[in-house]
Amino acid sequence: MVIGRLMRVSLRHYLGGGVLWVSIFVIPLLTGLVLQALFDAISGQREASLDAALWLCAAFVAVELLRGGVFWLAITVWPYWWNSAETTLRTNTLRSILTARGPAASRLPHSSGEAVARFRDDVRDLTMVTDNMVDLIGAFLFTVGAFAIMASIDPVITVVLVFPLTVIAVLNRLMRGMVARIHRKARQLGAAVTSFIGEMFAGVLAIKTAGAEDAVLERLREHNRRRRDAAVKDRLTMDMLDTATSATVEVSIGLVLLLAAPAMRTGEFTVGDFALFINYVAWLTMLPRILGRMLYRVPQGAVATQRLSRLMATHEDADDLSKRNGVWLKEDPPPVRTHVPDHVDPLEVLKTHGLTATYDGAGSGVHDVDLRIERGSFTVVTGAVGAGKTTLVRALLGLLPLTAGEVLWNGRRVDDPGTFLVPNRAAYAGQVPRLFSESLRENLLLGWPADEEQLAAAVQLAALEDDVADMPEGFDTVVGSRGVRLSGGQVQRATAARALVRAPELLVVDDLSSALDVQTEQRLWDRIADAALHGDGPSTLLVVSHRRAALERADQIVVLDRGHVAGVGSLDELLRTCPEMNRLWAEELVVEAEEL
Ligand SMILES: Nc1ncnc2c1ncn2[C@@H]1O[C@H](COP(=O)(O)OP(=O)(O)OP(=O)(O)O)[C@@H](O)[C@H]1O
Repeated sequence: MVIGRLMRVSLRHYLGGGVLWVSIFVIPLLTGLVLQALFDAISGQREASLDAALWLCAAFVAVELLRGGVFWLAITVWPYWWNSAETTLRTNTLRSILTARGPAASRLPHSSGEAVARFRDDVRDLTMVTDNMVDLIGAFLFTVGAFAIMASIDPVITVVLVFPLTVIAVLNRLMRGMVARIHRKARQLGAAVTSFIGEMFAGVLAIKTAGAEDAVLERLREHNRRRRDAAVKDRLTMDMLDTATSATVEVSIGLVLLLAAPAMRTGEFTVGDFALFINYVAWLTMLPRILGRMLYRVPQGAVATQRLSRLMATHEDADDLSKRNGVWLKEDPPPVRTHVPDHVDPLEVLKTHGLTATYDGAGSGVHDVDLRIERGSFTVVTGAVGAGKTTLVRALLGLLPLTAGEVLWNGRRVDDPGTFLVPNRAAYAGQVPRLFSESLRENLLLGWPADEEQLAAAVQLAALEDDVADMPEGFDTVVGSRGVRLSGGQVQRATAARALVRAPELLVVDDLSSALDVQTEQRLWDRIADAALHGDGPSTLLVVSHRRAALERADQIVVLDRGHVAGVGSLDELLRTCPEMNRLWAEELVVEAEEL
């Protein structure tokens, strides 16, 4: 099914290239016939003049040139189909990850190495099966043609030749499973080395500060040793299989010689016939080899389809994986334009009922949370370390799957918060910010259509304007891993600015305390509150914080304790009624006094 659709992503090129590849497999039939005539002419077994022999030589060269020409054409046409197929698979997977309903993060594998491997290796495996179908057809046609020609010359020798070819097929069948296992292992261990090197580069500072250079290098050597052993084993098995196949070809040639000798003496089997048989025998090993390859490629393709489909939205399947989506191989694709969505249902009140989100069925997470966030209000979620604050806001925004409960926007149930609570309804500045190796402007906008004035206003609200002024090229400074390194605080304020430039109705900010000192945080909330008052900023705020600057300003505070709501109310109310709030408040007073 997937294979059929994959052929059709660029059917013209698949059919065109396919015919060319099949021709490359079939043309050797002609070579054999020319060789037969040529050797018969040379050995005098056929009446022929010198001219005729020369013409046959020329024909031989012409056939080989034809094959070379067809090969050149095939390798020119085929990449159009191959790249269209790979691109289609990758873009469909990406599209699904980025736009599907439900939290995408829960579908992604934990290690980025694994995700990259799926995009690279699984896509390749699936394309390869479709590619190999053409080889199979070519090898099959050649085999049928060759057997027909050989049987017309000598049926007995032809039938005997089936035996060594069957040996090759059986050998391939028996060994392919093992070869595939060894190959997979080598690939996994190769990926482990790449992944380890990636982590090592990312954690250079941590390694140095822990004095772990030698230990890390030793671990890398260990990974490398395992990869090398597996790679050697992989190469060796492949070579063994090839050697066995070549040996079978030699045996076949011997068999032809043995059986043809008596007939050659009587002239029934000519030197030309012998040349034809020898020429075909080498090519005949293709079919059992390709069949053997297909026998493990097809299940591998099925596994690849499953693994890629698992990355996609739950309602999508293999059909969506190979759906045609427009591939631009020659010209640039049309520019992508992000439109500011025109939502017709402005926020009045956002509620949750019995919101529960737990991790892998474990007890940790948040349980049974009822929230009511009015338009224009400032809500603070607070609690001890690990109380579930981040889990609560992420579950509310649909970034984590809900175990139970519901989210209501203006009283209407939100089916999929992950695709509903997005800019410009809501924007989120997370606790673990991510910057790309691009200019600061591109990092803040990420394609959002805002003008310079809106950008400057967002930066001002996020208290980042002085930092931008100090950067060598202002907004055009390249930041992130390949650019100017920003401080942790700058990165978090940049993330807040990214959320603010989207002019959301609801701004959700997860704990800025590590990014801002007490006074700067105070200034930031002052600015945002002022902007809200004048209609220049988000009207409604949901903030994770334990800082006084936020708690004192809050219209309501939600206190979490080990995943459960311990109290909801204003600071004064909670200080009167909620022991957990009292404990947190007392701790915060001490911490801030020390900081000041
Ligand atoms: N991906 C995860 N898998 C399993 N458990 C998790 C995961 N993320 C968080 N937890 C657990 O869920 C609980 C709540 O974590 P959460 O990050 O929501 O707490 P928090 O209040 O935001 O903490 P902090 O103040 O440190 O940010 C913790 O016990 C944590 O160990």
